Amino acid sequence: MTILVFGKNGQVATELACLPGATCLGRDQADLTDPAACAAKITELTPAAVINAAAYTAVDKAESEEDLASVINGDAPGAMARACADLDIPLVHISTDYVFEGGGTAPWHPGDATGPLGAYGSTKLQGEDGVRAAGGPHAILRTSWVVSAHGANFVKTMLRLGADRDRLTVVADQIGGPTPARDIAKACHRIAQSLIADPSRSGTYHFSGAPDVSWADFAREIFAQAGITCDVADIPTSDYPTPATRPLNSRMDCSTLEASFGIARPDWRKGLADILSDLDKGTPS
Ligand SMILES: NC(=O)C1=CN([C@@H]2O[C@H](COP(=O)(O)OP(=O)(O)OC[C@H]3O[C@@H](n4cnc5c(N)ncnc54)[C@H](OP(=O)(O)O)[C@@H]3O)[C@@H](O)[C@H]2O)C=CC1
Ligand SMILES: Cc1cn([C@H]2C[C@H](O)[C@@H](COP(=O)(O)OP(=O)(O)O[C@H]3O[C@@H](C)C(=O)[C@@H](O)[C@H]3O)O2)c(=O)[nH]c1=O
Repeated sequence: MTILVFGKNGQVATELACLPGATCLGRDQADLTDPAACAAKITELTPAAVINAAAYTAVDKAESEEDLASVINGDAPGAMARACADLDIPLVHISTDYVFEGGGTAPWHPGDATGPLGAYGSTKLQGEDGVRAAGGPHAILRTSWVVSAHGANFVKTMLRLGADRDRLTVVADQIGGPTPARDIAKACHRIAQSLIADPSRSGTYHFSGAPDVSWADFAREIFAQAGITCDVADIPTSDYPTPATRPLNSRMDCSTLEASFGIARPDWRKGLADILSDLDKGTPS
């Protein structure tokens, strides 16, 4: 049984490649700037399910490249979803906490009103809408703060900066759940198999690591586990200006995912230990 994956070298795609039945397409085989070509790949290969792990993820750069981000994050998932619907096969599409405006302190439920603060979140929401509109079997899996031994992420940034400095300032008023890419890949794989058997569980779900934490406390745990001596000073978001505004509250209510698919929130501290171990062993960056 083939599960076709869009994405090959990204954090989640690299982990999906290790799972049974996965065939991963890099951008040389399927470029999301050409949504019709991505749809044609699905029609040509007729897999049992599709997982879309490819996206434009440069949050700040998206502010000045919104048209490009909109094609990759918005148009391409819609085209994939229509091709999947025509074949009546499930599409698992990964989305983000950045579709929410981030007010309050309550965890976001999948049914809550969205309100992205920037171009990345807006284009990801556009992709969600396209997937739902296609009307086929699907799961939209919103996750947050993805980390792995591969690619670019907050863990790798902290390890690089912490090796050179004895003090870092890190925002302490943005709260969310760091999520290991390996756990996301396993969740997507399981959801795809479940939807092949029972498409009635289609819908939008949340999946993030536990416990919720601030970026500053996350940085402290990274340094503690890595044995790096680097002091982390709490700062408010206003002291770390960036082109894109990020949500303050990225807490996600993941209960419907557990109820529908039996997938619980993973403990990101264990995932972090695995990532540091992989990096120690020389896993490629
Ligand atoms: N990173 C994060 O913190 C979060 C990510 N997400 C979502 O999770 C999913 C996976 O993210 P993650 O693994 O971190 O992504 P990465 O940034 O690690 O990788 C992005 C992937 O998208 C592919 N890609 C980008 N542009 C194109 C294109 N034009 N055509 C084909 N492929 C393209 C890349 O291919 P290539 O290898 O060739 O560059 C790569 O495989 C995405 O949907 C993202 O929005 C959700 C929440 C948080
Ligand atoms: C490097 C650094 C960052 N920060 C802050 C900036 C920001 O608020 C926070 C995280 O920074 P990053 O740029 O790594 O994170 P960012 O790229 O915003 O991460 C997001 O990526 C997209 C793709 C998602 O979908 C989100 O879930 C989320 O993971 O840390 C500091 O406060 N001090 C620092 O030294």
